[in-house]
Amino acid sequence: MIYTITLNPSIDYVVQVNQLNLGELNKMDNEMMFAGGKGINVSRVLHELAYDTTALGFLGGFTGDFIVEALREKSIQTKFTPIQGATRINIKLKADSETEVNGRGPGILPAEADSLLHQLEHVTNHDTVIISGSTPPSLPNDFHKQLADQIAANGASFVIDTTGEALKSVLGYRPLVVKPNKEELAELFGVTLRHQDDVIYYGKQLLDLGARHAIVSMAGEGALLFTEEGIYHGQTPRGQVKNSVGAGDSMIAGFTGKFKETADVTEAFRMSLAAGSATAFADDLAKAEDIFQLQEKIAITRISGKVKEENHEH
Ligand SMILES: Nc1ncnc2c1ncn2[C@@H]1O[C@H](COP(=O)(O)OP(=O)(O)OP(=O)(O)O)[C@@H](O)[C@H]1O
Ligand SMILES: O=P(O)(O)OC[C@@]1(O)O[C@H](CO)[C@@H](O)[C@@H]1O
Repeated sequence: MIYTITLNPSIDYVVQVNQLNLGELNKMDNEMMFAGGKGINVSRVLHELAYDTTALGFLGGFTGDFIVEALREKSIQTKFTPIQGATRINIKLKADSETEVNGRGPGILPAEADSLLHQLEHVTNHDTVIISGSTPPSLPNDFHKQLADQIAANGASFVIDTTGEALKSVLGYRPLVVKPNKEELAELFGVTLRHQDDVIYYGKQLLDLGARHAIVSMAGEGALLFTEEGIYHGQTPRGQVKNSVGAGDSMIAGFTGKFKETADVTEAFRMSLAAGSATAFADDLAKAEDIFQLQEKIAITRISGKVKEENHEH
């Protein structure tokens, strides 16, 4: 089973305004609501690709009910931890450009946090747990470490897609894959990444800090995959970008699902890029048939040899 944990789910309220006039009354040209939050998106794409998945995380209020119902309609398994607070609503404003306004998230009571940790006592060494997205502000700073501890104690593998200290704090638990985008990588190390060589240097550091694989996504410029055996560049296919929300989550789903199925890291990378681009080219998250079609078009080039040995030379 591939579990996803979304500590801070959301309703994604997508609002399209063809001509946005700030400071004036605007009328929506289109509006949509999706069950969102990074881990939930990962579960949606895993399910689309027919991988077994269960979505975990904190959920409460009428917004939480909306999410449960939306996932039930898609037959996606869920075991959310109920909370007293209300799940947030994130605004995705589509005008000439895309603007996102994300909520901070509800308060989580200590008993609610414990309840999620207890749920993880049931995962086994056959399972993979994907922890994705931001953390509601009321959770303790070391909550990711507590999760990783529990997952490691049960022998399950895990994937982490978050930022900053929360990400750094669990790299030593040897996550199967981490996937910062270029900006998140720069922020993680407090540097500016000007050239591909800079991205390669800091991407390698993720492995030195403990990650088993790292993907650095670079939007339309594709992505770099770091493994102990080498570094690879994956080219994204050309297409019309309609929606970047969830493209990164689709990459995580594509990689984790395919890797669990085949243990072939370059094929997992190919599926990851296909899923990311298929979402970028769609209004909502990617459809399986589009992912499979794009898979054929992803070119992967090996650009460097053994990462660990090279790093020792620095
Ligand atoms: N212009 C594009 N053309 C083709 N594919 C794209 C484009 N932009 C994004 N993608 C696809 O989406 C993936 C993720 O994009 P990006 O690097 O922006 O990640 P991210 O910032 O994590 O995404 P998100 O917007 O979901 O937070 C890329 O690796 C690629 O597969
Ligand atoms: O605030 P976070 O948890 O970092 O991001 C939340 C979010 O922007 O990420 C998803 C897309 O990746 C959306 O469904 C959701 O609104």
